[in-house]
Amino acid sequence: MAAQSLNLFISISHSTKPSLHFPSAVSPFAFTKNPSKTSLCIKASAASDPNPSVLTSANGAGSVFAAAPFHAVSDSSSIEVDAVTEAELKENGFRSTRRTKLICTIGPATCRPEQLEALAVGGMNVARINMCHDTREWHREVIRSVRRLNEEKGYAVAIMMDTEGSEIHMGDLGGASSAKAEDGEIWTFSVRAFDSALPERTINVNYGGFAEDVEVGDELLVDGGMVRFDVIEKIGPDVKCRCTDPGLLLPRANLTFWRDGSLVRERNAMLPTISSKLCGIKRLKVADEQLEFVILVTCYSFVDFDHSEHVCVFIRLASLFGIIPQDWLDIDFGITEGVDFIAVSFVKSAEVIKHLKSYIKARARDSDISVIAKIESIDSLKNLEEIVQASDGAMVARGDLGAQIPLEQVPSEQQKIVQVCRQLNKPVIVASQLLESMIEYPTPTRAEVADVSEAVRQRSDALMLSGESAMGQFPDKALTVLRSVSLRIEKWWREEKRHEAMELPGIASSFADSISEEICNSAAKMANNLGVDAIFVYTKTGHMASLLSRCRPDCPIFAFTTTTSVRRRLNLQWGLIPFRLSFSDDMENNLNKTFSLLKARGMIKSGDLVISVSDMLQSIQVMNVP
Ligand SMILES: Nc1ncnc2c1ncn2[C@@H]1O[C@H](COP(=O)(O)OP(=O)(O)OP(=O)(O)O)[C@@H](O)[C@H]1O
Ligand SMILES: CC(=O)C(=O)O
Ligand SMILES: [K+]
Ligand SMILES: [Mg+2]
Repeated sequence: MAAQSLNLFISISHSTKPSLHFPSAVSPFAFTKNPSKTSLCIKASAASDPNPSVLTSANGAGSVFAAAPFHAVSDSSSIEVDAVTEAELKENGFRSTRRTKLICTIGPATCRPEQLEALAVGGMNVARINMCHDTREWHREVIRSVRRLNEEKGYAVAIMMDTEGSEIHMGDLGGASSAKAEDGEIWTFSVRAFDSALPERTINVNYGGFAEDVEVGDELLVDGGMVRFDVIEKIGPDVKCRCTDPGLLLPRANLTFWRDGSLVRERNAMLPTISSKLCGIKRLKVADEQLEFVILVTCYSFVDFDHSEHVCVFIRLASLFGIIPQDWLDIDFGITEGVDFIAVSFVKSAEVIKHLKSYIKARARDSDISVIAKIESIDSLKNLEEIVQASDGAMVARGDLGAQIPLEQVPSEQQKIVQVCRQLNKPVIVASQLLESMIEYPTPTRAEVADVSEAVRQRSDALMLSGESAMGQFPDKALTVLRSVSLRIEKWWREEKRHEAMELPGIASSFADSISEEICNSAAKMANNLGVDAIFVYTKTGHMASLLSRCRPDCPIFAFTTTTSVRRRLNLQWGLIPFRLSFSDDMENNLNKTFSLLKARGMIKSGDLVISVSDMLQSIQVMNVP
């Protein structure tokens, strides 16, 4: 069949809501049935079609544009704190509360409600779901179970959705839990879709361009070098490889390939990172029909990515043609399900983060989803400061990072990322292989305990379990190790009076912000010098709480905020104990109310020394609880 061209008229105006128009005679879906190479031309034009059909009402991609949930502000006179913290405060007093936050990746070993509850009781502050694995239905069920537990049992576990990103990984091994590759064996890595069982020694690869991008002589690393192969032959979609470092292949393990001693990075340009499909001319494969479309997205030049509605229209358009990358669909899913954090994999530049934030704003105006940049590629290290600046937090994703830079460089990069985040006042997570041996064994190695201690000593905001909690045999024990090591190191630091001397540069962008920053810096210093029991901060947006957390004071910070979503978000930050409370601009009133509510629940007592600061009043108060 001859190449078919279709004109699509898009009108995007800065003054009005953007709308899309198709010439009425052409169905936007017609071309997808055409089993030949088809070129599709999308043209931007003023809406000159005499009879345009408006696309905005067309059905894009299922759930993609469902409304985001509304976070209600309760105005009851009660105070909400998570049940685990409350028990801990009552039992040990505030000095001993854990400052380092804990994240657990949820997988088959931990997805049932009672398993999730065991993690919540064990100190999980954030549950992470990784969109690389399982179905959206599975993830939806996990999110809902966590929310139900929060509502019914009083936990405050936040949810982080981690996107797939531009990772190349193996398929699911046809259902096998693992496969052993022996020295010298020949294995086939194939992009073919196999209907029936996988042939012997065959591995499926998720990335269509794989067979084109690798070259004979390349080295193929599974999971950053746990198993290694040499590429010896390419036959169409199949790549034959000889095993040079034997080991266990796990389902959906990550793949990287190296040429002349360096990582081959072209793949990143082709893979669906959240930005790549939005730029210029892109080629893509329609998976099962092996069709290749060349899409000329000339309307790109009309899209202003700082204008969130433009991004929204563009994504909708892309989804109509089935060119929307998986990540965007997952992101939409996350927005619809009301996750608290979206962690973006393989971030290359600050632009990616800016586009995503712009998109979230367009989709859910009142949403306060935080965007976490995962630092796991060479580009993300190069552009570290601007990426962190654009994000609401960062993750040291050591798994993939260690597959992209020499392993011995990972610790110093970790140190640097933690420091940059602290200086720019963004929460930072240290992730991957913290307790890797606990996937199989009930106790950690001494080296693992030292690694966890080092991350706590660096005062990172949060530590994350991956396989240990997702598919390990001892998820609860692994969490207990993180908890007890964190508590021990934090206590040791306080006892040794090791106030660290990190220089914290001014970060305020306005005079009002400078005042908040100075108040928080001074309050934290006073708290240390006076040996107060806690700092109280009343903050609607959470900003003052994070400024205090940044100072890493000796005492815990009780952060009172009016919405449950801000409260859950603060869960990720070092030393913060978030409470939900409705409060007024009258600080005297707020303090009295808080004291009586907390005293009634046995969380503070008369005589405790506290410092209080707030968004509303530019002052620092020091007082004993009456
Ligand atoms: N939802 C899930 N379903 C099945 N297995 C899972 C799931 N989540 C995680 N796992 C298993 O746990 C292991 C570790 O999980 P994790 O999500 O942390 O992988 P990762 O490779 O560290 O992350 P990333 O893919 O973001 O680099 C995975 O390799 C996978 O085997
Ligand atoms: C967590 C993650 O994505 C990594 O370590 O690669
Ligand atoms: K991921
Ligand atoms: Mg990763």
